[in-house]
Amino acid sequence: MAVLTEVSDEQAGALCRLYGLGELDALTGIPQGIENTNYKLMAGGKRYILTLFEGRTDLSELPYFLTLMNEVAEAGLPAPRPLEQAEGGMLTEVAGKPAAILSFLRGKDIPAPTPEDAHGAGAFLARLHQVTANTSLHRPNSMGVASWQVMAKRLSGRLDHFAGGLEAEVSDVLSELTVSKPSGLPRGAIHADYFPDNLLWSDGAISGVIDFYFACTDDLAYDLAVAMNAYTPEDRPDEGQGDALLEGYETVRPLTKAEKAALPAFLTGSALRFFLSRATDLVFPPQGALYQGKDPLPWLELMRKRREKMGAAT
Ligand SMILES: Nc1ncnc2c1ncn2[C@@H]1O[C@H](COP(=O)(O)OP(=O)(O)O)[C@@H](O)[C@H]1O
Ligand SMILES: N[C@@H](CCOP(=O)(O)O)C(=O)O
Repeated sequence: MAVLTEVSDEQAGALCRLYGLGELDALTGIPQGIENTNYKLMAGGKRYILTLFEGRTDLSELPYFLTLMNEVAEAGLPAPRPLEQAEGGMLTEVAGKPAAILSFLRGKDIPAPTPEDAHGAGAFLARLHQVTANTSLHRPNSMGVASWQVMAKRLSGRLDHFAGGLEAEVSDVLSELTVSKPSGLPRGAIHADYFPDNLLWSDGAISGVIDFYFACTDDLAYDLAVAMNAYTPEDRPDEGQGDALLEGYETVRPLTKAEKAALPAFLTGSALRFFLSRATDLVFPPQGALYQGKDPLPWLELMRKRREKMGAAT
C-alpha cells in the first residue's frame, strides 16, 4: 500500500486551482508501488496522477526525471507528461512533500508476461532508446558499478547468510566486471527499471511506460540487459522471455557488434545489481519507503546463470 502521505480534499482542491484543472471531482489513493505516494486525481472531468515524492527520491534530481518524461511524451511515446502550473513550474509541495501532477495513462501491467509480451516490450524499449539517445539531459547512474561495490561492502559480513561463500563470489564477479567493462558504446538516457510492472498495456498494445525515477545516462545495451533480466520470470527462468525481448528490440534497433559482445557482462552485472539492492533493502530496510521485501535470491540464481554464459563468451 503506497499511500505514505495522506492528502485532504482541501489540499487537492488547492492543487487543482494551482494547475488550472477546474473543480476537484475525486481523489483516490493507489496501492501499487513502494517508493512514492500516488493518487488518482479527477478534476474537471479528467483523470490525472498526483505523485508525492517520498524520502528515497533526491529532490535536486526531480527536474531531470520530469523533463525526461516530458521529452519522451513530446516524441509521441506514452510516457506521463508532467503538468505545468498556470504560473509556470512543474513541482509543488503538498503535505510537506515535493509533488507533481502527471497525465494519466490508461491500461494495466502484465504481471506474468509471455515471450510474445516480452517481444513487444523489447521493440518498445528500442523505440524509447531512439528518443532518449538524443537527449541533452544528463544524470550519472547512481546505481552503476561503483554503487554495487558500495552495497557489497555495506553487506560485508551478511552476504554469507544468503548463500555460503557469497562474499567471495560477489567480490570475484565485481573484479571480472571491472576488467571486462566495455567503453565507447551508444549511450543516452536509460530507464534503468524496465520491469513488467512499469509498462501498461491496453488492447494488446503498450499504452504507458512509467516510473522513470532510476533513469540516468548510461549504455543503451545495459538498459536492454536490465530489461531482459527483469522479464525473465523469477519462478520460470527458462521460458525464453529474455531472448524474446532481445529479439523484439533488434527488430527496431539492431545492436552493434560491440554491444552484442558487451551483453553477457551487462546481463551478469544487472542481475548482481538487483540482487544487491534487494539484499540491502532486506538487511537495512529504508526509512520513509514502504518496503515490501522483494526476494533477492532469484536474482542471485540469475546472476550465476548469466555469469556462466559470460565465461563461455570470453
Ligand atoms: N501516469 C500514470 N498513469 C496511470 N497510472 C499510473 C501512472 N503513474 C503511476 N500509475 C499507477 O501507480 C502505480 C505506482 O506507480 P510507480 O511509479 O510504479 O510507483 P513507485 O515509484 O512507488 O514504484 C503504478 O503501478 C500504476 O498503477
Ligand atoms: N524494480 C526493482 C525495485 C524498484 O521498485 P519500483 O516499484 O520503483 O519499480 C526490483 O524489482 O527490485
